[in-house]
Formats: sequence, C-alpha cells, structure tokens
Amino acid sequence: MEIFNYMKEYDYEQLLFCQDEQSGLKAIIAIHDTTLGPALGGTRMWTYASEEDAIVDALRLAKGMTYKNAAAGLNLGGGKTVIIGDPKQDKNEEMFRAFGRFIQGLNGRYITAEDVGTTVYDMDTIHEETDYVTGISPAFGSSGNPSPVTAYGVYRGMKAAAMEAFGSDNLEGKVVAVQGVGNVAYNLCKHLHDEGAQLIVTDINKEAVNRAVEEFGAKAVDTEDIYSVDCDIYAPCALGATINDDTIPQLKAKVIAGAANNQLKETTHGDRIHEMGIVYTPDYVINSGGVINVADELYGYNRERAMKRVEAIYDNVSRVFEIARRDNIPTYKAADRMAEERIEKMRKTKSTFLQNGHNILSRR
Ligand SMILES: NC(=O)C1=CN([C@@H]2O[C@H](COP(=O)(O)OP(=O)(O)OC[C@H]3O[C@@H](n4cnc5c(N)ncnc54)[C@H](O)[C@@H]3O)[C@@H](O)[C@H]2O)C=CC1
Ligand SMILES: CC(C)CC(=O)C(=O)O
Repeated sequence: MEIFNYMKEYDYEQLLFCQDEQSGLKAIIAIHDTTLGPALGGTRMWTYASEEDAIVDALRLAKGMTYKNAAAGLNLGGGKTVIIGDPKQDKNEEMFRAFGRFIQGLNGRYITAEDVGTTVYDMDTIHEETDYVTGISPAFGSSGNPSPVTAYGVYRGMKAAAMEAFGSDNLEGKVVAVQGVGNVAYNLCKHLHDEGAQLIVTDINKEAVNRAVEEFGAKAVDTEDIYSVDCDIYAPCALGATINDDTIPQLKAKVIAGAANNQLKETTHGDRIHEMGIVYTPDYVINSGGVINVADELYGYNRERAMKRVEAIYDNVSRVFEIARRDNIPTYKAADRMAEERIEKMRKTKSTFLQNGHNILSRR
C-alpha cells in the first residue's frame, strides 16, 4: 500500500503508529482533518487479518469522523484509533495506560472515546494518563457509555427515513432487519420494540441473538441471510462495507438506516441503491448521537442539552433528504455536500490571523 499516496488522495493530516512491547499495544491513530477543531473519534479494538487492513480501517473511520462531526454541527475535526488485538483476550491495564500517554503526547490534537471492542472502563484507564478522552464514567462528571445515546439517534434518524420512504414516521408494524445486536443495536431494538416494530436479527455472537429473541420477540436468522429477508428497513449495526456488489442484489428493504460506520463499500454502491429507489440514510449522519453526547463533555456535560441535539438527528437526516431531492443526487452525496460546505466556510473564517487563538479545549 502506498500510504502517502492514499493520504494525499483523501487529504489526511497525520497517521501515527504507537507500539509498547510490555503491554502488547499496537495502535494506529489517524487524524484526517482538524479544520473545525481537535479530532474526536473513538478507539476500536479488533483482530485484523493484516496490518494493512488495520491501517485502512483507521484511515476510513477517521475520515468518516471528519464528516460526522461537521454534519452534526460540532466544532471538531475527525480522527480515529484502531488497536490491533482481540478485545476478549488481549486487553490489560498497561495497554490503555500506554495508549493514554501517546494521546497526551498529541497535546489535544486528538481526543478519544469508545468504539467497537472498547468500554467505559478502558476510557477510565486512559483518563489516568490524559484529559483528552471522553465517554468516561459518570462518576467523573462525564457522559459514560455513548452506545445507548447513539441508538436513540439512530432510532430518530430511522423515523425520518420512514417518513421519506413511507410517508409516515410511525414504525409500528414495520419489519426491521438488524445486523449485529451489540451495544448500539440492543438499545435500538428496545426503542423499535416499544414502538411495535417487528424485528429480525442476526449476530455472530449467539448470546446477543438469544437476548434479542427473548426480550423483544425477534426472529433470528443466519448471518448470511439478513440481506435477503423480507423487511421494510435494513439496519446495519455491525461492521462496515456490508452494502456491496454481493449484498445489493439480495436487498428487499425500501430503507437502509443503521449504526455501522462506513456502510457503503464504495461510493458507487451508494449510486446503485439510489437508482434502485432505496432510501439510504447516510451512516455518519444517523449514527452521530454518540459523538454528540461525548462532545458535550468538552463544555461540562449537560445531559439535557446533549439529548436535545441528539433528538435533532431527525431534522438533520431530513435535511439530507431535502438536499438530495433538490440537487437530484444520491443521499450519500447530499450528506457529503452538507459536511464539506461547513468545513470550507470555516476554513475561510479561520484564515484570519489571531495571536492566541481561542479553542474548544480551553473551556475544559
Ligand atoms: N458505540 C457507539 O456509540 C457507536 C458505534 N458506531 C458503530 O456502530 C457499529 C456497532 O457498534 P457497537 O454496537 O458499539 O459495537 P459492538 O461490538 O457492541 O456490536 C457489534 C456487534 O456486531 C456483531 N458482528 C460482528 N460482525 C458481524 C457479522 N459479520 N454479522 C453479524 N454480526 C456481526 C458483533 O458480534 C457485535 O455483537 C460499529 O460499526 C460502530 O463503529 C457508530 C457510532 C457510535
Ligand atoms: C463512539 C463515538 C463516541 C465516537 C465515534 O468514534 C463514532 O461516532 O464512530
């Protein structure tokens, strides 16, 4: 992989490799763009098939955070970390302490939080070494686990998508196929079940599936069957790139609305589902609840204020549909346009020289 060419093509600022032999830490921090402010994005711990896969994942996720934070109206740039390893076996205290020291060394250019494979407890351990971490325990006056808030945002965004596709945002009786019932999707299923939606679920973790079956009366299917089930809404809530050449021909859903980051394998897949008349809810707009919630910590966490902003994901998603209709473009392009316009305007504003610039972190 030609790393500098890749970084140049998508305009990345920085890529850092962090190694600590004692703890086994192998972390890659990618910072995509800090025009709007310090880069905020979670830390994913995952067993990657190769180092190259891990680098590509960190880079793609970091760019997604630039767009997510911009589209959500946050004064934050985009970054993300991946730690190579199995979160069930390879974690230890020293690893997250060592990682915290690497983050501290960036002096506020990057702020972390949870993602797949990391927990509030891990963030608390990182916090022993640095202030540049969010999603830490409420005991520290912080916001805690972002997943339930992300789930609520996805639920709000899904309602906006239902309004667009079906002319009503009532999800009662709608059939929703949920792929991956982990931290976010379990909470999403709760909201959907409470509203009377019917759930079809799958997960590689059988316990997670059984819980959804028992608690929400969900129907379980094999992982490969989730794309082709008869449903109104497909909710990808596991990992990325599940909308691709193999899966698109199988889809029966009229709406795609889920929590996973980087759902489209390539942008061309966004064009294809648009041509098929599927309402695609851009991933980084609908799943911004978690980052909106943790970002509020930077102002002194206020749950009411944070939840009001998360509630508004409904309006943000509707705005994307409006732009798509107005400009006759697929929804993923409309979301990109919305995010890029904000970044460009702010780039110009920020070009005015200031001796000692005021920034978000000075409020902490
Ligand atoms: N946790 C949060 O607040 C946020 C999460 N996201 C994204 O949402 C997605 C889910 O995040 P979490 O719920 O936190 O992660 P999680 O790790 O708790 O849940 C993911 C679930 O997907 C399952 N899974 C993995 N591969 C699968 C496959 N091939 N088929 C079916 N199931 C599979 C896992 O077993 C797990 O239960 C991720 O893409 C994450 O990046 C995005 C924004 C915020
Ligand atoms: C989990 C969030 C707090 C931040 C993040 O990394 C994301 O939204 O993907």
